[in-house]
Amino acid sequence: MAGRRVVVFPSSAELGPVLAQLVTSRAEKAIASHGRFTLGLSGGSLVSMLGKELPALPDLDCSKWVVGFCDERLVPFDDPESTYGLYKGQLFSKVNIPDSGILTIDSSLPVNECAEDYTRKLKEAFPDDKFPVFDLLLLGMGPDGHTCSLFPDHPLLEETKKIVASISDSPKPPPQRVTMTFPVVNSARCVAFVSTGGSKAPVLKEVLEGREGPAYPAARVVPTNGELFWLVDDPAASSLTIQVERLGSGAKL
Ligand SMILES: O=C1O[C@H](COP(=O)(O)O)[C@@H](O)[C@H](O)[C@H]1O
Repeated sequence: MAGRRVVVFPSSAELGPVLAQLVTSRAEKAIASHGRFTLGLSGGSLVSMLGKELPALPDLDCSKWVVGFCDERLVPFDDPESTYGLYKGQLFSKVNIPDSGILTIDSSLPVNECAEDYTRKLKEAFPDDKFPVFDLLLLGMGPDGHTCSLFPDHPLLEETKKIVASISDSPKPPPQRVTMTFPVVNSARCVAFVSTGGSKAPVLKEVLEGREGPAYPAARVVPTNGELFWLVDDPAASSLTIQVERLGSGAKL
């Protein structure tokens, strides 16, 4: 597929530093062009990777960063399932993103109101955009092919109007979540999936090489005008037959 880069690393130890370089290079570019860097974070395994790699960078300046969440679980921030709570402990406490630049859900609200409240926060942060245009979205993919909290065969896959949607029947716990919709994901200037581990190999092959039947949610991420990266490790890539780029930890994207 034109414009898509599938990049394979020997392990997540080599992938992590290149992900950090991608974040800082897109941050520099965004700040030079429009004065701030808007970053959307996913949860799951990304949290510990970013929490390790970003604070380790010398002279990292996040004072012009605005950070949102691609999806979030509707649990209190001190619950171990809270994506914000995990990032707070592992990343936000170690770098200088202003508190006002971190767009969180209000986890005290019922799930529909929580989605409306988060929609309002995103609209305020992106007043000029019909759908927020993030400089970079970092996505994960579950072994079932979901991304954000967009799960296979769920009606939310067809959402075309909302910026943020609520979900009360997530097949992966916790059941109540809010999620960015595909129109937002596909409006981003750059989207990078990070997918590691052998449990992802069968679905990664179908997402990247096609399958019979409906496309997995992750395969529906095709930015309209933006870049698309798949950063994967060898175990996740073990079933691929397409051409991939093979890089090590010093690479630049
Ligand atoms: O539940 C979720 O899972 C996905 C995938 O997580 P991973 O640990 O398999 O990488 C994640 O991207 C999403 O934000 C999260 O809510």
